[in-house]
Amino acid sequence: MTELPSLPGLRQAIDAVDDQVLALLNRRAALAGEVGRLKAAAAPEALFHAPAREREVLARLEAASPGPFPAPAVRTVFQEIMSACLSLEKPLRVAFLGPEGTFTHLAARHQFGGSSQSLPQGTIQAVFQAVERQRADYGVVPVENATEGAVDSTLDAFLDSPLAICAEILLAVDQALLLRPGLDLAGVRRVYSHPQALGQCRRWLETHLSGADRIEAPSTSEAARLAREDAEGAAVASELAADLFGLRVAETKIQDLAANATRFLVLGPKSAEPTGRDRTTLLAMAQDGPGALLRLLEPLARRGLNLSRIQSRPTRRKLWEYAFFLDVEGHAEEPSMAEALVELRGACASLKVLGSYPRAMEVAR
Ligand SMILES: O=C(O)C(=O)C[C@]1(C(=O)O)C=C[C@@H](O)C=C1
Repeated sequence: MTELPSLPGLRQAIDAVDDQVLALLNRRAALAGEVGRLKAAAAPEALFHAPAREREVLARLEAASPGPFPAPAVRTVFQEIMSACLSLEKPLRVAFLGPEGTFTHLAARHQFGGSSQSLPQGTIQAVFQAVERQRADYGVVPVENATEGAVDSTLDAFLDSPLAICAEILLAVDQALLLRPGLDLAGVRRVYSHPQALGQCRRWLETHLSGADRIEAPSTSEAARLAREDAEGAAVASELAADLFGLRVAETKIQDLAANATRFLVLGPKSAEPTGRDRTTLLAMAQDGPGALLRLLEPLARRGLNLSRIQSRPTRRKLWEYAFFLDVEGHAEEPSMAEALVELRGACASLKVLGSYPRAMEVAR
């Protein structure tokens, strides 16, 4: 009969592996430092963050991992490793719609990892301004939610902004019910949250907290802070907000739509490099007159370019003048898209490429 290995023996073996992992991490960090010096020497305004390269690294490692290390953890661990390596090249300052603990904060953390510097902003407009005035290297803003639809203030901010979209993030939005330690559901008299989050959890709140008042807050994180100060208060917010504000997660995934998700955009000085699986967002002012919208869509359709979304907003410059936001699959540098853009420029009053960026292939958790 083979003897079972002993616990101290196994722990010793783990220590030895950890030493090797640490030595390799330091070798990797030194290489990333060299990449950073190379980039800085090539261009003083170099883009240190390389989302296309990060995607390539993650895809290769996920496919190559033989297990038993869990596949989703390969992604999480290497995202953090790249975030830490990047912080050696240049500490990244990331503005997002705050305060800390919001779903936009979670999206920013997913994209940039824990080694970036967080710059929470009070409004979407302030996120744009922080990047435009170079107080932040990147900004993260929500653009559409599966339950609530478009985020108009993000679309409006693009009308006057020189910034480019350099990445998108699809994030599962799981709402949780947060309580002060010691309080239980029966003791809750007030539920705080952002109106959108209260709307997303309407059925659950009706069933489990029909007697409690709903109180609107400017954000889910602010709701968590208010609940912390109210002896009979609860909040609908993220689980991260529970950690940040010292609350207990009483129930998870209380949203009516199980697959609730939000799409976020990353704003930066320029578009991302082509990866072969990209999306391009265009802002077009249609010419006034019959068939204007058709002339906007036809150059795309004729080349088989897939239009995944179209949204219109009033320009606020002229009465009844509209701006169209078009999401098209492909990169602006690809020949068929480049040709379509030339044609579109002739067909509309003005056309701006807001950015080409890697398509989010899955919903992040
Ligand atoms: O390859 C690069 O361009 C790097 O800067 C290195 C590295 C990495 O750690 O692998 C770090 C940050 C970038 O966003 C992408 C990759």
